[in-house]
Amino acid sequence: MPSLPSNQQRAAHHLPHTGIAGQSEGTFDTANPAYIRKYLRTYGLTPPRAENYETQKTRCLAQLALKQTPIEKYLYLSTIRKNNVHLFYRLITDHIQELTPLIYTPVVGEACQRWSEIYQQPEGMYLSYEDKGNIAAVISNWPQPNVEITCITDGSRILGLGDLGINGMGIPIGKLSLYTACAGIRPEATLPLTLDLGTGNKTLREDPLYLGSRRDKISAEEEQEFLDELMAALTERWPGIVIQFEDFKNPFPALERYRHRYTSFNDDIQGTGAVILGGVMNAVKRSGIHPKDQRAVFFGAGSAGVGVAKQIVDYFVREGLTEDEAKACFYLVDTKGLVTADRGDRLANHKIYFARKDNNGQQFKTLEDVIEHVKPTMLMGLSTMGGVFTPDILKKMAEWNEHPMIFPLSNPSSNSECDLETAVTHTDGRALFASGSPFHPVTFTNSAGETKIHYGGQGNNMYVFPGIGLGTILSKSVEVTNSMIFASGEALTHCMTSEELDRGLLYPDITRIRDVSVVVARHVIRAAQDAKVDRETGIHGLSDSDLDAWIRARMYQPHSEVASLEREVGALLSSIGRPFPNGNSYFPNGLSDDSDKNAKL
Ligand SMILES: NC(=O)C1=CN([C@@H]2O[C@H](COP(=O)(O)OP(=O)(O)OC[C@H]3O[C@@H](n4cnc5c(N)ncnc54)[C@H](O)[C@@H]3O)[C@@H](O)[C@H]2O)C=CC1
Ligand SMILES: CC(=O)C(=O)O
Ligand SMILES: [Mg+2]
Repeated sequence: MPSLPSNQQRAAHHLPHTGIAGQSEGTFDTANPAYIRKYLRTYGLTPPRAENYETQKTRCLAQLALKQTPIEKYLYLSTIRKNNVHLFYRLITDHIQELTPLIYTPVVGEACQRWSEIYQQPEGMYLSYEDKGNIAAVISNWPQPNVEITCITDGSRILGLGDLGINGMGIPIGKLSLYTACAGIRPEATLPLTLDLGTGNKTLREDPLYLGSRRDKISAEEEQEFLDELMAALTERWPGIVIQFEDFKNPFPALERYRHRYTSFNDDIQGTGAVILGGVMNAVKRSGIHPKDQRAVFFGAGSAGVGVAKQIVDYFVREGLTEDEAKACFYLVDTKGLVTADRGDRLANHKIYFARKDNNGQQFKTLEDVIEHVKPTMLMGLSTMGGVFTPDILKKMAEWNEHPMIFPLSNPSSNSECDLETAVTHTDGRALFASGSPFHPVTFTNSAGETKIHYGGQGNNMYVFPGIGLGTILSKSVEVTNSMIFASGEALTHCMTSEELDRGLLYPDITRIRDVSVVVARHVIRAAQDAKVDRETGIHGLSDSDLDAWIRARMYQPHSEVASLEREVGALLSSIGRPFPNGNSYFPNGLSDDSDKNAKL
C-alpha cells in the first residue's frame, strides 16, 4: 500500500517559510481547511476558523486602509506576500488598479529611496562585486529549485530617481510581483536579483543605515566581467531561465552582448519600446495623421527614449516609409538640446542613429526652441524631469494638432513631464494621453461646453513584460528576438474592446491585464515560432483560441491554490484507500498511517 509522505517529503513539497518571496506556499493560509492544515502540519498554528477568500480580503483591505502612509501600505503588503503568498496575489489580482500603485510605480520609488531605512526581511538575492569568482556558489544558496525568470538591477538608474545602489531591490521585487499577478508566472519561479557593484551616490555611501557596499561604482570593464560570470552561472543552475535587465544606467552594452547568447531582454529599452509602440499605434489611428506626416519630439534620449523611438521607426517602416523617411520623423532632445550630428560634443553611441543632419548648422538648446522648430504631432517625455511639459507647450501642441499626442512617460509620478489634468486642461480636452505612472481620471468641460471624463492611459512596460516573460518561458525560446518584442507591443492593439475605444483609451483597461497578458504571450510565442527560436514544438499547430487555452492552463491562479492542495491530499487519500473528508471539519482518523507515525497530531 502506498504510504503517506514522510516529513522530509512534505518539507520538500512545501518549503519552510523563510521569508523569501514566493516561499511561504500558502502554508499558513487561513483558507486551508482543517485536514489540509493537518497534512501541512500547521493545524493549531493558525486560528481555528477556515475562512473564505472574501472574508480574508475584507480583513486585509480594512487593515490596509488603516495604514496612514504609502510606505506603511507598501510594507503591509510585503508582509502579506511573505506570510501568505497566495493571499497576496489574490488581493493584487482582484484589486489590480488600486494596489499596483502601492507595489509598483509610484510607491516603489519611495520604497527604493528609503530601502535601507525600511528594510525588514529578505525578499530577493543580493550579489556583490566581492562575490566575483564565486557567483555560482552564491546563487546555489537560492532555496527555490525551479526558477524560470529573474529581474536584475544594479540600482544605478532607478525609475527617474537616479543611482540608488542596492536600495533598488524594490524594482526587481515589484516587477516580478507583476509577472506573477499579471501573467501567472508562479511566484516561486521568480528571482529578484540586485547587484551590489558600488554606487556613485555619495549620500548613500555615507549613510550609516545603507545596506550596500561603500565602494564607488565599478568600471564598465569590471561590470562586463562580472555580468559574464553571472549570466553563465544563472543559466548553468537554471537552463532556460529568462533574464530581464532593469534600470541600469547604461544598459546598451549588456543588451548587445547577451541578446543572442542568452534568453534575455532589457525592459527599459525593449519593453518600454514595445508598450509605447502599442499606444502610439492606437493614437496614430485615432489622430488620423499618416505616419509619413508625423513629427515626434522626444524629451530624453536615454535607454527608454531611444528604445521607444526605434520601435516606432519599425512601425512606420511597416506602414510603407523607408527607414530614412521613418527616422526623419524623430527629434531627440537631451540635456544639451536637440541631438544633431554637428552639435560639437561626442554623442553616445545609442544617440548617433537619430542625430539630425538637416539643421543647417543651427542648434536648438531648449525644449521650447525644439518645439517651435518642429511643430510636433507627438511629444514624448522620457527625461526624468517632472513638469517640463508646461501649459504653454501643451497649448501650442493643441494649436498645431486636433489631437496632440502627449506621453509624459517618466516615473514615478513626481517625475512625470506633466499630469493628466494639466494635459487635458491646456489642450481643451483633445490630447491623446498616456503616462508612465497612473493618474486619476479628470472631469473637464471644454470650450464648446461639453463635459467629459478623461482617462489617461498607463504607458508603462507593465502591459508587456509579463506577457513577454510568459510567452518566452512557455515557448522555451532560446532568445528574445526583436520580432518577439515588436509582437508584444502590436498585440496590445488587438486587445482593445469597443467600449475601451469609446472611452478614448489608448491601452486596455488595467483590470483586464491577465487576459491582455495571454494575448501578448500568444503573439510572442507566434513570433518565436516564426523566428525558429522556440523549442516547444508541440504547440505549433494550435489555433489562436486553443493556444490561448493552452497558455491559460499554465498560468498560476492564486484563487485555485487551496483547491489544488485539496486535490493533492484527496489523491493521496484515495491512493491509500482512505475516504475523502467531508467539508472542512476533520481529517478522518488523523494522519496516523504507520509509515508516518509522527504525522499524527
Ligand atoms: N513608462 C515606462 O514604462 C518607462 C519609463 N521610464 C522612465 O523614463 C525615464 C528615463 O529613463 P532612461 O531612459 O532609462 O534614463 P536615461 O538616464 O538613460 O535617460 C534620460 C535621458 O533624459 C535626458 N535628460 C535628463 N535631464 C534632462 C534635462 N534636464 N533636459 C533634457 N534632457 C534631460 C538625458 O540626457 C537622457 O538622454 C525615467 O524617469 C524612467 O522612469 C523608463 C522605462 C520605462
Ligand atoms: C517603468 C520602468 O521600467 C521605469 O520607469 O524604469
Ligand atoms: Mg525600468
